[in-house]
Amino acid sequence: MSPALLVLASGNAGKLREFHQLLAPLGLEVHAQADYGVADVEETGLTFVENALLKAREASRLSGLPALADDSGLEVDALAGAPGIYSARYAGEPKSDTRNNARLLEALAEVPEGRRRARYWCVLVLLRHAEDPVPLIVQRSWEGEILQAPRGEGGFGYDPLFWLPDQQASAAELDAEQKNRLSHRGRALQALVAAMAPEPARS
Ligand SMILES: O=c1nc[nH]c2c1ncn2[C@H]1C[C@H](O)[C@@H](COP(=O)(O)OP(=O)(O)OP(=O)(O)O)O1
Ligand SMILES: [Mg+2]
Repeated sequence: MSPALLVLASGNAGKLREFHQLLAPLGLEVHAQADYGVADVEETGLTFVENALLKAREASRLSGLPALADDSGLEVDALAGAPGIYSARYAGEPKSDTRNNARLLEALAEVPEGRRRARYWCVLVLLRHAEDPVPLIVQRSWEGEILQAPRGEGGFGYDPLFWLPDQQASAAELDAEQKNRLSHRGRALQALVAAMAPEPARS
């Protein structure tokens, strides 16, 4: 199954930018949910999977198109996995990357280097239609460490605080192509697209 036109069930400008960069070369036409008047749904699930399903189902229902949703977040070991599924709302509503980053630094103020391990998770859900009983689901993570102060201007969300030891850079210091190649979202999308390819006929 390889739909030509997809709705992206997200209101996050950073995610939408990355999805466009990743999907444009594949000949998939993608439109943001805002183009169909879809507002953010309440993310009432207790898992990334549940929240991604809620988002995809609502966008598909209102647009009448197949929908791709991304629920993602940051899991910090020293914080017992927080902020996790609450990453976007970590510092309360309305959502603010600046306040979320400040709260994260505060929560880790007493945690020394070497104990600041963290990972991003990205769960992607593709629904062929709003009542699709067989959602395509892929999840990937990206390991890093939380810096003591922000670095870099690229990316979005927690990227200025997300240090990649292998790259000797924060996620916000990577260029878009590098981030998309390495990130939880970029690799999850690659896997999703591979899973969307039609199955070869069996003899
Ligand atoms: O590559 C990333 N670089 C930096 N930060 C990231 C990334 N990936 C997820 N994150 C953070 C942003 C937000 O704090 C949370 C996602 O929350 P999440 O509910 O999935 O997204 P959202 O509310 O911003 O937009 P929407 O639900 O409409 O897709 O994790
Ligand atoms: Mg959200």
